[in-house]
Amino acid sequence: MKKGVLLVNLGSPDSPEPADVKTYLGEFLMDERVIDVPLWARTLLVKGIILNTRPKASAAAYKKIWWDEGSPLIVISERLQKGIQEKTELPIALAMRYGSMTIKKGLQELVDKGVEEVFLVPLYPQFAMATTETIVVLAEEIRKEFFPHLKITDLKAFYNREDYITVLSNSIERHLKNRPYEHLLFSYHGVPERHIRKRDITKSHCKMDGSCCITPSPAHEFCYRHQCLEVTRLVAEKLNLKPGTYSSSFQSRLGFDPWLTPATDLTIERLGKQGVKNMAIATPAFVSDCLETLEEIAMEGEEIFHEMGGKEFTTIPCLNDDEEWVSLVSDWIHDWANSETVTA
Ligand SMILES: C=CC1=C(C)c2cc3[nH]c(cc4nc(cc5[nH]c(cc1n2)c(C)c5CCC(=O)O)C(CCC(=O)O)=C4C)c(C)c3C=C
Ligand SMILES: [Fe+2]
Ligand SMILES: [Fe+2]
Repeated sequence: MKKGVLLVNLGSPDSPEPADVKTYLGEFLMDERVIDVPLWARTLLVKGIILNTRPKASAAAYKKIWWDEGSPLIVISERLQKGIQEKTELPIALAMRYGSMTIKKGLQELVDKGVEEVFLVPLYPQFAMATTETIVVLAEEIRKEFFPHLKITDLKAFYNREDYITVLSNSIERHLKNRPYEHLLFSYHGVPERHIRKRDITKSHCKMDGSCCITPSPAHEFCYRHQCLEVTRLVAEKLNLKPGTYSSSFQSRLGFDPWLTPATDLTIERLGKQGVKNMAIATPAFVSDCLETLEEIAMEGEEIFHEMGGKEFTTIPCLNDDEEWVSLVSDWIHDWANSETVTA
């Protein structure tokens, strides 16, 4: 059977204009795995409130980070795709969960090349309803409806794989070389606390008090919070970071429900107030730089830090098209292709 790969990232609006941002946010926020309330409440919240207020401000933010070639997240994902394609004969397609580069188009592209077995690669290190799950579920719905003959295997969250932690640690270390810092903050995209409890397969593990995520549990296979904290722990171990010189936080809170804490903006503020002069920040929930890293962290975060008296604020780029990262994803693809051949 001919094999191929579909890389899937989050997506971006077609342009940073309010109308395109509105269309994109409409699709994104109407996803029941992103805003997980009943349809009537989601419609009221998204179409009645958010889409009437947010697109203008979001468009202004997108304009600040937009590149001549397009959305950074898309351009960077395309570079990753190209880098991987140079290392393999298998067709590598790229799709986005939201926006015009749909998963259906990506699967069609592979099918047009004769592919019958697809390795689906959600470009997220950690599992969440709003990341891996929504991609895998939609891909399966599309497969059933349009490509019933296709076989799809998905790459699981890779947050604790030794090879991934090595590549991430090397990248962080490289960017911090000759840049002394007092505190390294690992900032992850936040989710509402409710999302974590909903995916607690034991129904009793998740306490949300900070203790559960360090107690081994089968619940951690689907615990976004555990998986984020584990990335910090493993990188800190690899880089020999001293306790007290690093911490984790969660960014991009939306709405009034309780989200994961501590919040990144408040953490940056606290560090500045405590007299930290040089800080660095890594964002390992994202594999590609995007609005949330280039604007919210590198611009807004830096501004908060300076207002609090901080001086050097180093934003560490995401893995993007880092050579070691491209090689690592290519290796995972080869492992999949070869193991399937062996068991077939
Ligand atoms: C890294 C994983 C992500 C999770 C988990 C996630 C959850 C989540 N996001 C929102 C709302 C918004 N997110 C927005 C942008 C955005 N989110 C992610 C990733 C995750 N989101 C990325 C990579 C981006 C950037 C996209 C880009 O084009 O660069 C936005 C739009 C921007 C804005 O208006 O601020 C919103 C809104 C919710 C509600 C949520 C809940 C689980
Ligand atoms: Fe988001
Ligand atoms: Fe937990």
